[in-house]
Amino acid sequence: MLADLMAGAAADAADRERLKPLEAVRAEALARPAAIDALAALAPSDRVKIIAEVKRASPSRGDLAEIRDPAQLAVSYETGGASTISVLTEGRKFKGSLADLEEVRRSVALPVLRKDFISSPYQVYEARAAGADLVLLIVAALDDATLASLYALITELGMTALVETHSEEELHRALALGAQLVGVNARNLSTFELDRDLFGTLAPQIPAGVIRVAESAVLSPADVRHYRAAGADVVLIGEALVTGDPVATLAEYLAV
Ligand SMILES: O=P(O)(O)OC[C@@H](O)[C@@H](O)c1c[nH]c2ccccc12
Repeated sequence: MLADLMAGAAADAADRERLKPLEAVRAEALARPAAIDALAALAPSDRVKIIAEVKRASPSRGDLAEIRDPAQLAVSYETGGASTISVLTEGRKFKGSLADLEEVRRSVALPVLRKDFISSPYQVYEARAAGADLVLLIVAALDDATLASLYALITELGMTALVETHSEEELHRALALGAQLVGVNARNLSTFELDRDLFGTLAPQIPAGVIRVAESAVLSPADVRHYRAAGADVVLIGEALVTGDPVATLAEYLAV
């Protein structure tokens, strides 16, 4: 399934590249005002921080919310106290788009993450051109050479990579890259199985100074408390925020 998602995202990017070649997107990326410092926004603190996600649907959970106005949702995330906004830009299974990210960028002052299945420099330039400050890299989907070159490009463009892992081996590959922001996804993107305890198993192996992000399956304050107790500096939340009242839910989760 992860391979299908990667292939689909790459095919869609190739279609866009036919309309707008790499050089044009690169020029747009370089013309953008500097990216916001996401490492500062997500730095460990005495309170848990939240990356709040704009997410309409997913292959594992189906349709979650219509979200006619992603910018308005992002503004409520900002009002509610989120530290960063994640925007799913994958179109086939998650029903997102780069236009969603552009609208969100225009409406909030927080860092914005491009959450997608990234495998090429073109997609990284697109992210920056749309105003992204962070880009997701999924270790399971990339070989070491590709991972290293995409990581270098993201950094060179002034952005931050959120490097996502789902096993000890992947965590070590992320750390070998020098990643400063490491995510542990409770959901296996190949089988869609959930393992809420994986974060607690891997967190002790993440060195001090690296920001630890627990991703997926936060549906209650108890889940936030669970990840926080296991060492999460940040939790990344989608479903619970798009299906509930975002401001009230954030307040509840930030108070744990
Ligand atoms: O909706 P949830 O269970 O709160 O999960 C959010 C986020 O972690 C999830 O959307 C996600 C984590 N890693 C990804 C990689 C690609 C697409 C989506 C994801």
